[in-house]
Amino acid sequence: MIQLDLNHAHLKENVKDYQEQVVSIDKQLVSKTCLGNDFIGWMTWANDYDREEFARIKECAKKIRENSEVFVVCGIGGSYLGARAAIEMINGLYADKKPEIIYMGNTFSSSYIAQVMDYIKDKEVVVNVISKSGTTTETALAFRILKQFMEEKYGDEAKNRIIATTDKARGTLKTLATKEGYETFVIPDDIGGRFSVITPVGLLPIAVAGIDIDELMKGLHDGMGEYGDPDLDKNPAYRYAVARRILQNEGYDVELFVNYEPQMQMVAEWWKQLFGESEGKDGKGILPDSVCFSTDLHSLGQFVQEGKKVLFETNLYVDKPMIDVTFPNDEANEDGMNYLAGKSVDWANKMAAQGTLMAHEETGGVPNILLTMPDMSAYSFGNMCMFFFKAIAMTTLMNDSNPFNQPGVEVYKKNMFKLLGKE
Ligand SMILES: O=P(O)(O)OC[C@H]1O[C@](O)(CO)[C@@H](O)[C@@H]1O
Repeated sequence: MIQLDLNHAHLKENVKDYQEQVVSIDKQLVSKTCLGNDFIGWMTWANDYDREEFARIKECAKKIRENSEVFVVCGIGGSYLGARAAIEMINGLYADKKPEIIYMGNTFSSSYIAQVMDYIKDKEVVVNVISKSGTTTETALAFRILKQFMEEKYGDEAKNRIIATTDKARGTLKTLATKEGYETFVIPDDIGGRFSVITPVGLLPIAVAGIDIDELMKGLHDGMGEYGDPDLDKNPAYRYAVARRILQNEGYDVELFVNYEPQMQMVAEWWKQLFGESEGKDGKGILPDSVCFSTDLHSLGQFVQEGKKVLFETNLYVDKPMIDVTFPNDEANEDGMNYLAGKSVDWANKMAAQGTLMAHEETGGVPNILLTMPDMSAYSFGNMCMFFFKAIAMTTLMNDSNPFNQPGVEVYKKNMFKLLGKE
């Protein structure tokens, strides 16, 4: 369970004053009468998911682990961020695991695409193309290149090495997958892209990375209870939602998501899409940004400490590191570092976090929200998903906005299609 500490947030209003509004919005969520109510399948997904499909995901992942060196995840936004966040958080950045997971379909960069294609050309490859709409251009462009490569490399066998995760009935990708005979997994109608890491969208790549998806679903399931109570005293996700609302009332328009683990950086990217696409509409919302400390204390730290007071920080601390290291002694001590000899490096990381909190809160006057997760396990990932899902749904509905659509994303697409000459 994620622990929440608001003692460093210096809220000028009382969280409990929002209890009535929270109860009323929670009722709308539970009874599926809120804005965007056709996209709240994630609320009960941990109970409702298709057990047969789940077993097929595990089987498919096992096969892929046996017959590939590289697994290419071809998708963008919610169709890759969650999987990448989970894989990097749980396995670490330099996991010696096969197959290697590579991401495509998330850019128009020709340099990137060409480099990936060159890197995979002599390796055994399996491709998972993921798109809920089945029409996203970045993904479709990359997939055509991948498809031709796979057909040239494997001939008829290519179709057994391409897996499509898409809508059950609609979209170009669904039509193509059916025609080609690809194995297909379904993205449920009532779960939007940025909530879809808990569906086959995330689960297949995560399972291919050797991660226990039963554990992930267990964390998600437990989160339904732990973040399910409308009583603010009993629900840290809703308290976090209200604290964000209060801070925005005070004029803080930027939320800086802080973590101290480089393997959590993609969690921050995933969180940015989840919060930004959900809340940033109707001329409202908090701009979600992120930093990885202490690394970024040496870049953005200066701004946080002394720059314009536009932001608050939300720290996601990890209680137990994946691996700890004991700092070595050195007789000569020429670098003067012996004061740390025999100490845990994770302890040093936590001291850096404590010192930073004091600096930013006390001297810098920056409100800080503290979240702590127990570890970087699959269970904790699933649990964290439910925490942030519930929080952003609540906080956006408190703004009278629909948390589950993203109409603003279409504007660039229209312009781009015109420029590209699409009919
Ligand atoms: O899965 P799709 O339909 O390809 O969409 C990918 C991403 O693009 C968006 O629709 C924005 O264009 C996101 O909401 C979504 O996660």
